[in-house]
Amino acid sequence: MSISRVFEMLKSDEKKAFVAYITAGDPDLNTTKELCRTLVSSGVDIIELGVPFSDPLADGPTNQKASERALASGTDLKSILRTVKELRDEGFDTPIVLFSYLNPIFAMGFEGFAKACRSSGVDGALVLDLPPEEAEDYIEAMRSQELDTVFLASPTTTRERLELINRESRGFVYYVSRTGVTGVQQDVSETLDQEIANLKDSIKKPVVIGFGISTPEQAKKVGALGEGIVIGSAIVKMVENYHDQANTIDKIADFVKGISNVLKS
Ligand SMILES: O=P(O)(O)OC[C@@H](O)[C@@H](O)c1c[nH]c2ccccc12
Repeated sequence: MSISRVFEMLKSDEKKAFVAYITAGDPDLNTTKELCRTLVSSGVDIIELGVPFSDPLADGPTNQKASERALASGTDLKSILRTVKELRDEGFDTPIVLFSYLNPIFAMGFEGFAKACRSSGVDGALVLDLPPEEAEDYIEAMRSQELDTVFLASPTTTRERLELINRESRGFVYYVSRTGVTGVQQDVSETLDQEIANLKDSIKKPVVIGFGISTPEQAKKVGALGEGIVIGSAIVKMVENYHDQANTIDKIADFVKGISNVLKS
């Protein structure tokens, strides 16, 4: 199913999207497949699959450690694309967006990357350190394979940039609700309502909001403001225990169901 179809369906049911982030290959790619199935059967609508990178500047400690574990198991962009293909071959239909720093994609070449995404069943990508101003060649390659290009907006994004982000984004726009790095936080920003109201003057595509969400209460509050929410670190933190705890998968399933309930009620 396409990303835009997911948002259409949720909109007509007055429900919000649950986007979940995990790092591909953490702790190995077989587990990534198992996690993808668990996330979806527990209520996740879109999967963000992180491409591990040695120098993940925008990521907090939890996601950084996940990247290290994934790299230690030999994960790279090619093996991630193969894994997505395997999921597709078994009938896994949920949209998958690759989250990557520019380096591994640039190394493959934009055209090669876009073609490989298309043939493996990836729906789109967010290149974390490629702002839309510098993304012309990337965007062209992605468009030619009918892949979605997701871009980030943040509290400090100017109006002019928001217009560009709105124009060049496909699928959705990702609003990071605070500056800094990824990671769980205590409270939702008090100014978030107003920020999203301003954002919506420029952004006419679905907006998903992430950074710091880890409880159903936060998910409900933030979910009400946009078209969906993203949870990363809170899930990745549970994946940390994968090898040491027999019931990690069940714990993740319970957590995800608890969040999904408030977005779908
Ligand atoms: O971890 P959090 O605070 O729940 O936020 C989601 C985040 O992890 C995920 O979307 C993400 C992973 N790496 C990123 C880098 C930049 C922006 C976002 C991300």
